[in-house]
Amino acid sequence: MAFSKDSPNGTPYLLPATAAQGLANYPHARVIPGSPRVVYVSGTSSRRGDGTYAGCATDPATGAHSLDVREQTAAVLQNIGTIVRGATGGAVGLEAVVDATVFLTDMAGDYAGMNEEWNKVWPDKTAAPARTCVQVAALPSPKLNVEIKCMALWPQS
Ligand SMILES: CC(=[NH2+])C(=O)[O-]
Repeated sequence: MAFSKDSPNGTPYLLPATAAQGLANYPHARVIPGSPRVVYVSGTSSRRGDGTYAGCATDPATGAHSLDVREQTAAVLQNIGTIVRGATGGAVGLEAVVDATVFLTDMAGDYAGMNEEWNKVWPDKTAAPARTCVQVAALPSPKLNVEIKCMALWPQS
């Protein structure tokens, strides 16, 4: 997954065709070249490239969605890892994330489950990104209960 080098504002962007596409005109990530390379990752969800959502089961009779924050968080973090690897030519992934903002639609119901998945990726808080977690009234789809935006650094020699 290569990133574009020809952005009009001079900051390359990552827009992989096989990943879930943005819902408006924004890339998956924007990259500040140099050392360290700085990767700004757009708010990322569990939406897959085919438009389906990890961690969402829809009742065909009622249309009601059943959301699993653990499955969604695991998928979000996996998607972010893919984006960071794409933006750094595979050099670094989730371990390079230094700052993250977590958006939950139900802090009371989902904070503990989200933390469980987060802590699987970062079992050591000394290696984990700085993090902020907030509750939001809604995310772009009712099939989502968590979205994460973040920034990663890749110190190139
Ligand atoms: C989904 C998302 N990142 C946005 O800004 O709509």
